[in-house]
Amino acid sequence: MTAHLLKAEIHCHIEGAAPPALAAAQAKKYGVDTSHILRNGAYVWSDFAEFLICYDAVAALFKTADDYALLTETYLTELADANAIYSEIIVSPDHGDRIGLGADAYLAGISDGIHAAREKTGIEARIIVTGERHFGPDRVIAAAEYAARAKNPLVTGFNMAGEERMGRVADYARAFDIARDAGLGLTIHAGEVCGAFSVSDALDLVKPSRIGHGVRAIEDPVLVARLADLGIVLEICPGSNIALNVFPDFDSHPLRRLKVAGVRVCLNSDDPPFFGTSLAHEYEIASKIMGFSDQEIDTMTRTALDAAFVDEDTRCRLLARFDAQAGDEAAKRA
Ligand SMILES: Nc1ncnc2[nH]cnc12
Ligand SMILES: [Zn+2]
Repeated sequence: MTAHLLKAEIHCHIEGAAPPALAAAQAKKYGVDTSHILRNGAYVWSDFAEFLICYDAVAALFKTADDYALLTETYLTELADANAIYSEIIVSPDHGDRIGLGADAYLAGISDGIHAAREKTGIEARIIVTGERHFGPDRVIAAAEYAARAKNPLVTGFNMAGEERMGRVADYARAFDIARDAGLGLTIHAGEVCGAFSVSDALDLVKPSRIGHGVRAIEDPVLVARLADLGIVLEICPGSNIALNVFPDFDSHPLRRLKVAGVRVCLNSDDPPFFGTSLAHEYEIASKIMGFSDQEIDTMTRTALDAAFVDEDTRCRLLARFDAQAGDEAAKRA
């Protein structure tokens, strides 16, 4: 049982957090036919490419700042109910532009949702702007430029998500230079659909402090040692990896091997309802299926907080809250 553990995640895509019932309500509100993406209360896709198409179609059901505020508040409130104290939300200004809402209103809606959830539950959250790789290098650079000039204090990081098989990291490196120069924290999806080379490219060309997934680094022991030496944090999303068939089952998932090799890892939900999961469920998987002790899970949560893209005052507050409760739990176990 992990319900009692405090939790944190640093890798969840906002549109990927839309519960199917909310997506269905949005579709009804706007008169959109969703029979190709939504069936029997579940999203319909069968592989990574189809997942991305389904994701973009679900994103298009959220059309106003209020829609995004509702989505964000709904997701964060559910997280807080599961004892989460911190979340980083991955958002794509392109999705705001594509529905004609515009990136500013899109970000404003998400920020309103964060404030409302914090008011109600105390959960802390930050926004990571992402470029979508399958929209091409120019759009990813535009996303970085947008993040770099955003005056929104909740925007603290930059990421690249989307179709990892499109181009090489070098094609997108300039976007990360822009984000780095603006003082944003850097993370990048790599080593999820593509192999270890993708993680090496990310380390060489982006120099991030974290990597989204990175699990296929396990194919190269020298790279695993490099990740450990550099202290790079892997944002691990076990349920997503199994749903997307990156690994056939949890027994073959490399989370434990990476951790044993000294790589810093934490638990995340990625796109929870798309993958039949939630952050609470990821913690249960780590405990019940992967056999991690409460103490090992607490270490992963602490890693998420250590690696969070927040100012140091906020990090200290989060760590104090976490350590106080984790200490109480450890005392109970002793
Ligand atoms: N798991 C994932 N990989 C790459 N891009 C994504 N966008 C949303 N979820 C993603
Ligand atoms: Zn992701």
